[in-house]
Amino acid sequence: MNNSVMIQIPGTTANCGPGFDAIGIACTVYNDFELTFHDSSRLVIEVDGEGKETIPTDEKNIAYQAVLDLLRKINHQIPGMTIKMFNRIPLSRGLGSSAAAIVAGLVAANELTGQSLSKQQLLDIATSIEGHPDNVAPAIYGGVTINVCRDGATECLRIIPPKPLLMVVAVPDFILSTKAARQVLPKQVPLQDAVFNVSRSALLTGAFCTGEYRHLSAAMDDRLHQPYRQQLVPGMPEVLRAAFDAGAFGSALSGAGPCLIAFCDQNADHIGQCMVDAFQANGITASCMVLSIDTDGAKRI
Ligand SMILES: Nc1ncnc2c1ncn2[C@@H]1O[C@H](COP(=O)(O)OP(=O)(O)OP(=O)(O)O)[C@@H](O)[C@H]1O
Ligand SMILES: N[C@@H](CCO)C(=O)O
Repeated sequence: MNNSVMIQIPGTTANCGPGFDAIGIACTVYNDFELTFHDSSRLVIEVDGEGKETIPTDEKNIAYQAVLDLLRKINHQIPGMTIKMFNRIPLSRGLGSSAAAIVAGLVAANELTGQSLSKQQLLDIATSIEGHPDNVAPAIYGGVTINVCRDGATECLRIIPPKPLLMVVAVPDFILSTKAARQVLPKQVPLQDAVFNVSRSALLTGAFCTGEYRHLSAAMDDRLHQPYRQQLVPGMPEVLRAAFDAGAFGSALSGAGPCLIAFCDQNADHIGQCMVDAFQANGITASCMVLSIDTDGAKRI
């Protein structure tokens, strides 16, 4: 049994507008995660990069918790361990940092214990920890994933779009926890809003499958979560509009926010600058990342 493993895990953008808790995409921004089992009973966690000042380095760390969950699942003894992480995925911004941490812990522990669990089993465990599948599924499989929870398991269809797609992410300089962004959502929605999202989600999936990205303008519209979350992200309508005016196919809140994401196939830097400027005009400092679709998901490096 090897006692050390290094995993690379992608960030993810969930929802893409209408696909609330169902659609997610793996993005080309990565965390590195090293797990070492050793004979002593000590736990050592070292964090570098994003979250260096805030991520817990004790038993409360969610990546460590995921390692424990996997070891218990396969009835493996709990050894002492050292976790070293280098994070590039911004924290609490809507790019799946918590999903990346959970998937990193599960995949690393599975690798170190003989890969006894399949990706499907890892997905089911990750979904139960995260509470929804739309970030953990693309973090595991890569690509665009359509995810359905059914009878305690997560069914995942992975799509690799036939034409290149760029994702321009405007990253504002404030954090918003997923928990807080879910608390503003209503428990019930009008039937016409549900119908609105069903049609857009179907169109979105079709656009990804065919590469007919001109449909993304309509397909990224949403009535289930964005109208309620808009109050939490100053300038959100203006930034989304700025992306569209600069030539993006469509734009949306990334995950639970506060990042805003635009899809395009050219002029990404210009679109990003227009989004950053629109945030600035609303009193928010932001930076921009231009990403594409990661097709591998979490993997050993
Ligand atoms: N590498 C990490 N190791 C341990 N914990 C982490 C790590 N990255 C993030 N976390 C935990 O996850 C929390 C952020 O999760 P949250 O769901 O609020 O946001 P997110 O996953 O970045 O965004 P979203 O779910 O909208 O994509 C952090 O406050 C931290 O506690
Ligand atoms: N679907 C989730 C993604 C963020 O984790 C949400 O919007 O709350």
